[in-house]
Amino acid sequence: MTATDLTEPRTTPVLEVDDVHKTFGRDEALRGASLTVAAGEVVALTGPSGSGKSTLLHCAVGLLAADSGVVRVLDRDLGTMRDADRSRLRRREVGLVLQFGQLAPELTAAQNVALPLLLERRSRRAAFAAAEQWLERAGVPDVGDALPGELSGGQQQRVAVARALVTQPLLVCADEPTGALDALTGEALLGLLLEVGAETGAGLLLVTHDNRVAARADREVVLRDGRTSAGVVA
Ligand SMILES: Nc1ncnc2c1ncn2[C@@H]1O[C@H](COP(=O)(O)OP(=O)(O)OP(=O)(O)O)[C@@H](O)[C@H]1O
Repeated sequence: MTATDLTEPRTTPVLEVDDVHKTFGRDEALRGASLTVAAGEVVALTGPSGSGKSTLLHCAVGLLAADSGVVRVLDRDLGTMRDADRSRLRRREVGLVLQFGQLAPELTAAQNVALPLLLERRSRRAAFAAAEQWLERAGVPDVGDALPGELSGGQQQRVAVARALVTQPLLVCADEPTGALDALTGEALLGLLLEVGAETGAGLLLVTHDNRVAARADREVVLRDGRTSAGVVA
């Protein structure tokens, strides 16, 4: 499938990034980056190392503030929101998976997965029941009582995916989610993200170096030197 117009999603956008610029000191990481992710759509964000992919993803979820340009998540402009509202929107509606190091080390796997629901004031019972279900779905049903440091990298990443999906977010953003995993584990986790996206209608933004991952997306957006253009997904 050939993408011809970055600004034309199939249905309602869950994420809109419009002409975003971001500079670190003298380093212009983003120099006019734009993309949209529609509900139910899978978009691969690719590009050479240092082209700004992680920076764009962090701006897209409000972990970094853009210097200029607009980021809208579910039609809400992150740039005009108060910090607390932005955090709440992220907690409720955005699932974030990073390459590593994102689980709280002092909490068990089950506590990590339950945490987003507990912060939303769901009962402990409901939160831990949901955590158990998502750990099972992520292929690690028996690790609930373990601390992250007691788990393998692949198990930790499965727990992180369970935590990202437990709120059933409408936007899931993943930065090289399978990059540190062996091929089979990576494939299983990618399959889970795609399956849950299709089931819940979430939009999925996948930062990846891996052509096989990009080939599973509906659309590819390529970053070069901080600028986006449409790519081709076979
Ligand atoms: N927190 C930061 N402070 C200073 N410079 C940064 C920071 N984050 C990113 N950069 C710079 O911004 C540019 C883009 O980096 P970014 O990590 O977004 O690229 P990337 O495409 O994700 O790279 P990779 O594929 O290697 O992970 C790089 O020149 C990087 O050094």
